[in-house]
Amino acid sequence: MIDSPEAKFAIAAVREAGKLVRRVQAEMVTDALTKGDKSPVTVGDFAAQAVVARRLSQAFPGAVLVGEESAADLREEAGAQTLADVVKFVRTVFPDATPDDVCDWIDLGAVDSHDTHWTLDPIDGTKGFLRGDQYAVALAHIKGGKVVLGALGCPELAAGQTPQKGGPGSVLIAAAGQGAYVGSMADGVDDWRQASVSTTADPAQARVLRSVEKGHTNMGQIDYFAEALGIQADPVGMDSQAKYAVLAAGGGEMLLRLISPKMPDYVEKIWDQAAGSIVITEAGGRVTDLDGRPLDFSHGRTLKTNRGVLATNGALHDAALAALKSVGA
Ligand SMILES: Nc1ncnc2c1ncn2[C@@H]1O[C@H](COP(=O)(O)O)[C@@H](OP(=O)(O)O)[C@H]1O
Ligand SMILES: [Mg+2]
Ligand SMILES: [Mg+2]
Ligand SMILES: [Mg+2]
Repeated sequence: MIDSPEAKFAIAAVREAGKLVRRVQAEMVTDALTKGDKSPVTVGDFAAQAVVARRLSQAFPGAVLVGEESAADLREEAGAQTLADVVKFVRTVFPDATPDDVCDWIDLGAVDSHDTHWTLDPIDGTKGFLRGDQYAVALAHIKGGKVVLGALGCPELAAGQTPQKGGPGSVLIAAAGQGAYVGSMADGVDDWRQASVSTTADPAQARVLRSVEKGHTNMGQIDYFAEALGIQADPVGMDSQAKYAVLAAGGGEMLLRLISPKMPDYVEKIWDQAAGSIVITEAGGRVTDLDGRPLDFSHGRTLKTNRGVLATNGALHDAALAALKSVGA
């Protein structure tokens, strides 16, 4: 098992944030704001970013955090009620937190950084979270533009691969050169086992994982892709980096993020890929963009030199890249 101070921190952080957002979901899941890019953000996203950012600043003073959310909308008059709700949930962890503290902690992550920093997706799959489906808390450490550590907290996943409502949830942790492990999200439970990708080498047997949201991928092209490889099973729709956990734990062979025709210029964000990608590579899989290039985390908040994402168990990667080419993806 990986036992560096950074890994211990990341495991504790995604467990704590996972539990916090579960409480938000139980009490008030419908409270969502719409961001400038029309995507939703909930009290849970803000509260989880505040708590993880605060914990990071205490554990590693001076560490830089690149987080998905910012407190700009909460500082406006129109965000006052949402801020009050966020503060209520943050106080379940930090009882003395003031509204200004909470905004300041969230904004610890509202920065750009290129070389060495942590990156947080406080709720990845916010749309899944709102629907009561899969979501994940994703935290990664990037050094010199390379992901060196990643943790995924998946509250609705059992053993890193089976959707399960109301169970303990799963944590995946991976560090460069040290493998990937899956364990329980419950505090103090030490049931870690090594995560390994599936060994399936026959493309026809591949289980394909994709987004639920049409706006996040290209459903039609995924169907053509599956046809080109003679894949028998229908693709599995799953929100968030829970998909990356499932692939790492051997519950699928291919994961596709194709370019949505609705948003042809969309550029992937680092917090959507950093933790998930190291979990997969350390479990023996392979992650590239749709052109076979490695994901390049050295350009700040986005993967601006990459196009989409392909992750596989490794054995099927070249076949998948060829099939992507053949369907024009
Ligand atoms: N047009 C688009 N193409 C690809 N990904 C997109 C997208 N618009 C939003 N996303 C990202 O897709 C993530 C969810 O992925 P998935 O569809 O696999 O669940 C979102 O993360 P958040 O939910 O953290 O905002 C968001 O960052
Ligand atoms: Mg979002
Ligand atoms: Mg995300
Ligand atoms: Mg998010």
